[in-house]
Amino acid sequence: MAETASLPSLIEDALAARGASGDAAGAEAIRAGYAEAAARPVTLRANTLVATAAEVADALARAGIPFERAPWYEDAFVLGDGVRERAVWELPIYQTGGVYLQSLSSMLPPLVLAPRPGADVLDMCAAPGGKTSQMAALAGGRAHLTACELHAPRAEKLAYNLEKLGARNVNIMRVDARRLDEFFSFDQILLDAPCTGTGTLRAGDERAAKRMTPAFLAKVTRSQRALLDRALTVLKPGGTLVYSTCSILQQENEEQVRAALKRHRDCTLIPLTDRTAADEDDGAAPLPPTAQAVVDAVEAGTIPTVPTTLPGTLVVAPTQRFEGFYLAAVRKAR
Ligand SMILES: C[S@@+](CC[C@H](N)C(=O)[O-])C[C@H]1O[C@@H](n2cnc3c(N)ncnc32)[C@H](O)[C@@H]1O
Repeated sequence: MAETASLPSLIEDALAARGASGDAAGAEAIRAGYAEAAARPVTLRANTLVATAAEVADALARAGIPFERAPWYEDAFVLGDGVRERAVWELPIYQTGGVYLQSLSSMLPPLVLAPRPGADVLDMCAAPGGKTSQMAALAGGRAHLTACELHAPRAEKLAYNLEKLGARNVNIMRVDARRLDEFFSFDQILLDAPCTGTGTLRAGDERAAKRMTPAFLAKVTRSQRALLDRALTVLKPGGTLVYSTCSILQQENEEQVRAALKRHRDCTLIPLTDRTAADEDDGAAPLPPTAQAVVDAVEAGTIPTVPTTLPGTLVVAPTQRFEGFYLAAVRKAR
């Protein structure tokens, strides 16, 4: 976005509120990030259900496509400036499902949830399936995955992608996850909620900017609340939930999680920042290695964040490489 381009008023209001609450630096960082987003590089994930990261690196090198690896996730690749998605579409390793085009930020929730082999795992809002397939890969294809999607055409795309990516044994349900039968229960849940998408805004995308209205925000926040309630209901005692959005608005993020924790007193945050303090706390178990790698990268500044009003949760700042994103992890008492 050119420095002079205006942001939707929802985002401007959020930046003004951030500045007024004493985080002028965060507001400026976010504004600068939107300006850089136009030059965001193509990023992809090696889909280890089909190909190893080494095979993907080899295929890119042989095609003369420059790339970098993300230090916090060996399967994440950042392609060189000016490389288009089209160059990836032409690679046999893409056509056979060894590669999935995915933003860096959207790789974070599955890493934080870290699905375990043998666990009952729910992806509540799953299409087009990037995170479902990543979770299948992280569990070595051995998690019992259920993937819900409300909209029929998107559920078809989800089924197509999971087949192509070799994520078999996923139970795809075309349902409104707000009404998921309470008969179900899960050890681990990803709620990658429908949202305004304010974190993903890019220069010149006037259609996306126009959608970001107060009425749309009101609609998605109602849905997020209901989805969170159902998720925390079908979460097994001792289970974990990761809530994520590709938005930077507090109404969709910190406020949703804070309110949900008030309604579900048996649930508490798993802190993703300030882990030293958390480790001293009796109840805090060590994070799984993929989640710890995310936390370490946040602390190192490799994953860019701005202050959150709900300590322990992460607001990923939009930058040239990253979309604006939000992540919170919750545990239900045993
Ligand atoms: C942010 S997108 C999910 C992206 C997906 N997790 C991925 O990584 O590919 C949210 C999805 O939730 C779906 N959705 C919205 N409301 C839903 C509901 N009540 N139940 C199930 N799915 C819903 C939308 O159609 C959309 O496909």
